[in-house]
Amino acid sequence: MAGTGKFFVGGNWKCNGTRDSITKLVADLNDAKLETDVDIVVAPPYIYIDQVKQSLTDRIEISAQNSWIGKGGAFTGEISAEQLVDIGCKWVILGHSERRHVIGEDDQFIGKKAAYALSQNLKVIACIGEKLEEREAGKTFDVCFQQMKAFADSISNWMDVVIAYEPVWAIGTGKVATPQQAQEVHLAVRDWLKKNVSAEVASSTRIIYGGSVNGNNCSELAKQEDIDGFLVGGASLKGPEFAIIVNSVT
Ligand SMILES: O=C(COP(=O)(O)O)NO
Repeated sequence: MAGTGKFFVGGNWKCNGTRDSITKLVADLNDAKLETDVDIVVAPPYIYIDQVKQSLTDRIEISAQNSWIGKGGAFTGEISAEQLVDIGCKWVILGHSERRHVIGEDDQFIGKKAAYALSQNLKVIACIGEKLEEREAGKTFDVCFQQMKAFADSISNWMDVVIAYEPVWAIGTGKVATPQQAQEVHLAVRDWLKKNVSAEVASSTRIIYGGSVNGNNCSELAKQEDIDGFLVGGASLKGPEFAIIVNSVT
């Protein structure tokens, strides 16, 4: 299992923040009382990673929100895994639905990104999740398992991987999955890991939920057997609320 905690909570800041707002957010995070058995990660925009690294408590590790598919070089606009390691990133989010459905990254491209990131000693938050129309068509498991296969085809070291189930229809919408909806998919993904990778990987890999998590709904979600934490978007931009979410999982 990556890290030491039984639980994992990430804050995905997405394309948000300024130097001043991030200074305030970091100060709030440094002041927060954070439970011990939770691995905590925040993912600033690339250009603020160094500022956050220089000022944030060591209690919280830093993630990138994406990384290039291979070694750096003539790839205008890209950031390589080795560059992220060089500036102190420990994690990278890959396969986020905004990269899949806005930018157009496909399963195989994302799987190769995961393999390269892990080869450079970055740990990976591997995102999966279905669109509303896929859920309504009864294809939730098909979609998630296809995305899992693309990761599994590229990952040999599951110790450094956290799976994030983020139903696209819950991201940024305020329409959080019910605890039962989330638990159903988390259990199915854990069973998939048991069948397709190993029982040990299935039991040790943390499967976290993302999609409109906030300080009010986190506790009910966290009670579910196979929800091992959260990947938080909007609510992670508010330090005190992010701390409530972190502390809800223990
Ligand atoms: O995309 C998300 C979730 O975003 P929200 O919490 O804003 O729904 N996490 O990576």
